[in-house]
Amino acid sequence: MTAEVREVDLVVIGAGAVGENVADRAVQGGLETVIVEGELVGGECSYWACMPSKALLRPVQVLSAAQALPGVSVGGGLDVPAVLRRRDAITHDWNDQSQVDWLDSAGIGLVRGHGRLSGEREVTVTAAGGGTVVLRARHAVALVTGSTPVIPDIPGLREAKPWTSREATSAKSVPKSLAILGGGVIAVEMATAFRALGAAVTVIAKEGLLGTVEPFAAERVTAALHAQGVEILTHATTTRVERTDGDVLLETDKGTIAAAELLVATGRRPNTADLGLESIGLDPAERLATDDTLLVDGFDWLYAVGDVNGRALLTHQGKYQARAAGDVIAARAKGRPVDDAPWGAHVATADHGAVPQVVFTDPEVASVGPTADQARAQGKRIRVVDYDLGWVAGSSIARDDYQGAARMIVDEDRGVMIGATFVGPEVAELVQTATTAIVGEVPLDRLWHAVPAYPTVSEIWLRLLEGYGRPASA
Ligand SMILES: Cc1cc2nc3c(=O)[nH]c(=O)nc-3n(C[C@H](O)[C@H](O)[C@H](O)COP(=O)(O)OP(=O)(O)OC[C@H]3O[C@@H](n4cnc5c(N)ncnc54)[C@H](O)[C@@H]3O)c2cc1C
Ligand SMILES: NC(=O)c1ccc[n+]([C@@H]2O[C@H](COP(=O)([O-])OP(=O)(O)OC[C@H]3O[C@@H](n4cnc5c(N)ncnc54)[C@H](O)[C@@H]3O)[C@@H](O)[C@H]2O)c1
Repeated sequence: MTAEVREVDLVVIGAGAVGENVADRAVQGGLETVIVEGELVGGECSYWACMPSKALLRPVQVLSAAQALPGVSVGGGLDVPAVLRRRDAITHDWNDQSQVDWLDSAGIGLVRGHGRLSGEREVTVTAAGGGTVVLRARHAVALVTGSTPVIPDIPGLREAKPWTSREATSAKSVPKSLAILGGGVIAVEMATAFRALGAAVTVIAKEGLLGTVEPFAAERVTAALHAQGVEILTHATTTRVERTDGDVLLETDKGTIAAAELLVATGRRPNTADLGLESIGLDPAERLATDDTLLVDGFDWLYAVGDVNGRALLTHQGKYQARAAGDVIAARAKGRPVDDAPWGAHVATADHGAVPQVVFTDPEVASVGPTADQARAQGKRIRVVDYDLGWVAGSSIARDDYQGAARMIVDEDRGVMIGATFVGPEVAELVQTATTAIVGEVPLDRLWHAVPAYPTVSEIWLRLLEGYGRPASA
């Protein structure tokens, strides 16, 4: 049987949030675009990552805030079945029809199946039923295939059929006990959620927890998890795993842990396997390095956007790259000017120093830019300003037991902020102000004129500036 052959301007492989945005911008730029998806349109974030995990965590934070306010009656705490039902509603019961409808309304063609490069500007899609479609791109192919969990090479681990983030975020019930291998963002978020939902949780981490954020923030999250009843083994080596009739057993150098389920959250790697990269001379084991327009090094038609390029494994940052990539693909195809100078419309400059991230634990960690140690390692002459978030008037109104901390990092040579970290209850919304100031390179002298409303937690900005010093008295 001969395969159907279609020619379009742009082929996007992967219809996660990032692929959808690449396709949308390209269509708006005038390109005929087809997107290829092997599973659900909407990708990891919608069904097994950001959205369901935050749906599990939000009730935990609301309950914690209510419990901290005398006069607010919280009754019986969390209603677990109702929390799981709301999570199911947020994932549309793992049905992608609404996203398929959106693709249709945006003028993006959809081909369902597994896409593989089969030559220059050519993608062959194999449908679940076995039929194939060959898609030839007049201009470009964008690889937007996301990432996949890393399962460490520990004897017995794979055979024990552990949960990955997919099973954790889509769990239909809460296990009596949950062991979590890993100490990163997924480990601490899922420990927070499952502990509050009633599981006995043990975290087994190779190093400390949250190694990529400021140590003072990681320490507060670790202490809070302890206080919430989570067992934490840090600097632990797991040597063997076994699933018995009832439990999963983990042998570690700190003792044996038994739990009803085991979640592996030890990092993710780009989805480059089985993508046909060999057909164009690329090694699937190597990182897909790109320039700031997301063009893969050595090609003028191949782009890699989102998790697959390893620049920043975050939905918002991938979508930011997607807007640049979709627009630049269209500009290059149509012969329009390309704006690829730093901070231009067609580049993802912010990936290098202004990536915001929120860890939705209780307390939350919200950060952007380098940590103090990272900034020093980059050779920057910095000044660090710290302040106790609990001393701000807005935080004493927010809750009685408010505890938190904030740090601003100033580049002394330029007189601008380059990094900020907040740890405390519901600090997520504070980070956008910092991101705006960093990207806008707003001089600290001018920031004094951005007056935070009283009594909000945002008054932390005034306190950080006071800690740095008034321009006149400098
Ligand atoms: C538990 C968890 C929680 C997270 N929480 C957050 C959060 O709160 N905030 C945040 O910003 N980020 C969060 N992330 C990260 C976020 O989910 C990713 O950064 C984001 O999903 C990346 O989007 P993407 O489109 O690049 O990849 P994906 O969402 O993985 O989409 C890739 C798509 O490509 C498809 N695909 C892959 N290969 C092929 C192929 N060969 N042919 C056809 N289709 C293919 C896949 O089926 C998938 O639909 C979280 C991640 C996890 C695991
Ligand atoms: N709120 C958010 O923004 C959010 C939430 C979840 C996930 N994510 C994204 O998903 C990505 C993946 O998350 P993740 O938590 O899997 O990875 P991660 O890279 O954040 O953390 C991996 C952790 O696993 C530990 N580890 C590695 N091997 C181990 C082993 N054998 N035993 C015990 N611990 C081991 C590491 O020391 C590290 O602490 C993150 O990079 C993040 O960007 C973001």
